[in-house]
Amino acid sequence: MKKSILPVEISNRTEKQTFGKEFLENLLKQHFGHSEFRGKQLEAIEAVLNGKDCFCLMPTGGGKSMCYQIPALAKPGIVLVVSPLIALMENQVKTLKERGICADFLSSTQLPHIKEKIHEDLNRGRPSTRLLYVTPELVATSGFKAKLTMLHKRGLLNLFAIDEAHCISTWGHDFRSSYRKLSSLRNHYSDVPILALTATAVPKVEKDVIQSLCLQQPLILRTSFNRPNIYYEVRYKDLLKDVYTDLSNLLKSLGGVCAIVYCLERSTCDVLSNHLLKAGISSAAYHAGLNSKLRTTVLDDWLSSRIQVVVATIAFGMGIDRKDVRFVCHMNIPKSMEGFYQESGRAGRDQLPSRSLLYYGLDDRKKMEFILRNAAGGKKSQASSSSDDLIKKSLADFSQMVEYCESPGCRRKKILQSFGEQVTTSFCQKSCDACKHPNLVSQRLEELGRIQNISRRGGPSPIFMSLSSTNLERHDSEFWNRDDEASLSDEDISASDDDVELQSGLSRSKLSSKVGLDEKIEILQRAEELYYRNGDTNKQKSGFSDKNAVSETLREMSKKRLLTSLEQACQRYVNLLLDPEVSASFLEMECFKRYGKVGKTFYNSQMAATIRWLSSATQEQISDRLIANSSLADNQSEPNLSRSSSSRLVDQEQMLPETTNEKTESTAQVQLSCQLLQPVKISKEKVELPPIPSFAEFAHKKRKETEGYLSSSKARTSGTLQNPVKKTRQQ
Ligand SMILES: Nc1ncnc2c1ncn2[C@@H]1O[C@H](COP(=O)(O)OP(=O)(O)OP(=O)(O)O)[C@@H](O)[C@H]1O
Ligand SMILES: [Mg+2]
Repeated sequence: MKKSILPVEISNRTEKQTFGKEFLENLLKQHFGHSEFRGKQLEAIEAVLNGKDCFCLMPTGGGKSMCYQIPALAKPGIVLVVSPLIALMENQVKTLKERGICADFLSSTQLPHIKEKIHEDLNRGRPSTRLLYVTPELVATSGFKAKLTMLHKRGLLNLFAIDEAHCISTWGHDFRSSYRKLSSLRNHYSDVPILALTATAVPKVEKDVIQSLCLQQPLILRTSFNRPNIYYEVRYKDLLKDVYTDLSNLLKSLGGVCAIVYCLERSTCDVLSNHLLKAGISSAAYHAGLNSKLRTTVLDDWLSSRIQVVVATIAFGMGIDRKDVRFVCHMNIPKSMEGFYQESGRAGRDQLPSRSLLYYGLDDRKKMEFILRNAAGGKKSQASSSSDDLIKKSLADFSQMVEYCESPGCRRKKILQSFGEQVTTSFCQKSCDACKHPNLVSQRLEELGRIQNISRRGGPSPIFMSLSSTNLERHDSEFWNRDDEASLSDEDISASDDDVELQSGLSRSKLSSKVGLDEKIEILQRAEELYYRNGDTNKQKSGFSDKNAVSETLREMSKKRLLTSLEQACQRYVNLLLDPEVSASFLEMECFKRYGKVGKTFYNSQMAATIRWLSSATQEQISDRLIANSSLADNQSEPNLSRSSSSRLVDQEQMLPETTNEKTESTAQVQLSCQLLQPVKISKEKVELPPIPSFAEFAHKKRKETEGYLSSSKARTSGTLQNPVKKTRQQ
């Protein structure tokens, strides 16, 4: 191990001489090769060198580490750096050692003889260690406390640097209960300055951090959160034909740049990474489901450019210092702006132009809302915070992300506003899609709004949505909120990640985990029936019967809802031969004939069931029902391919200039569908329609699909299955 070129010794320089700007700049140049300090670095360094507590809020990649690394070189003693992740500590220690600075970290992942060596060094009269990285859990143990007290008595504690300090706050997005135990540092070592560093502290969190660490009249330094070198963009999954293809095309068009793709679920990481590999993009998955050896290999390969793209859950990346990440993509909407800012902020730490892209999907939004409702309820909290408050807080945080995706206007402005910074739109200088292509973004949002209204009114039952989220996510979602205890080994911090939390959250959901899935479905089915029955009864009670008639407007709206579902089915099955408009009219008429006279409650219920069926039916089922069996209107002999779906593809291409491959593919598919589209044969015979599935049948089917999907994605991950190939209809 290279030793520091500045061994620990008591300097006889006066403070003024020692900590002058020139002296500090020399250290920066000599050890790190940078010519000048950035932003508020110098102020923070000077404050702590003068024994002052400091709260330092700097953007991601702003250079916070330097604020404690320079003091470690400028002043005798040891800087204790508290850090939440072993991967982060390893990374920093490695870089420092490469620069000849004596730094180390203590963790249970280290071999006993290495730990022993570090302790031996600390026991020496003049330890060579300048920076010692530890986890908050270790700081809370009595053994380590005794060590600290010994160092303090010998006058060797230079500074406590609390990195990622927002982890101390329950209001922060990365709350770690073990961080709260750091509050005893100020009392025990009153003359050692504390430096709290974070990139993501809204005013509430800032106050909480300062109070929790008991900082004494700290110098508060805030730098703008703006990351001018990052271009922000949102793409809408519901308007895209194939998100994975869109992403791989974009990555190809960016030309082999270093990238991170964040996914909510581990299985998605595996599947997407395989997809990228098949598309010729070097990538690997990284998540807590992999063993630590594999994770380290992936990290090393990515850090040393052997892998271009890491497809990861949020277990990847906090504080990882790879400067030239050019592209950060979110496959799912993050749960808060703080999380999004931090993750997207891993792009362009070298200040060069970089890109953030978020794929937003309406289903993802529903899923996340469901998760937050359930997970927040179980989060350990301060005594004063009820779980209701936490749920409200989580949902309010999430709504900022939804706003970021769903409302027009500058994305950068929305990010900065969420951190309390007010800027004008021109500030962005067209470095987000909303400023660069305002019309196209508005158009996309309008389309999304239409889909959303439709799904709100007639999409899958919200009760069902909750249930399906349960099934899909209980096994492999990852969140950052952990409730680690000091009793955990420090290894647990990076090794255990957090799949337990969601499960426990779910077990606290209204439907107890003891209730089996079938029973849950039954309960939900009864709830849905009751809902419709009560709705009807209530309306009748309140003299609603007149208004219960199915109006022409309602029928038109229903046709539109059906049309959208049919268009989506056509997008799903490119060879599905039907005319969406004719089919929508047919389905609506069929529903009206049955339920029109009974009233709109039953009509709506039936309509919802039909839309549900359309969202899950196979190509054959839809064909059988709408083409083979149906007797569509006589005058519809010239069925046309849905104009709106084809124009949607064109619009999407304008938004996505990079995806030229996608464009060619889409056009080819449209042409193919046109060729295959045959006039629908009209039959006047009475039609026997296949039954519309009940809620339970539908839910069972979905469950089977989910199970099938999970097992097939497992198989795909292990390389035993090819991507499913869409069936081609024989002419
Ligand atoms: N004064 C400086 N001049 C040039 N580069 C600098 C300067 N200070 C720091 N850097 C570089 O900026 C990069 C980011 O620094 P650092 O990791 O400390 O950021 P951070 O603020 O801790 O970010 P994060 O919030 O993501 O942890 C590093 O590569 C570092 O070497
Ligand atoms: Mg950092």
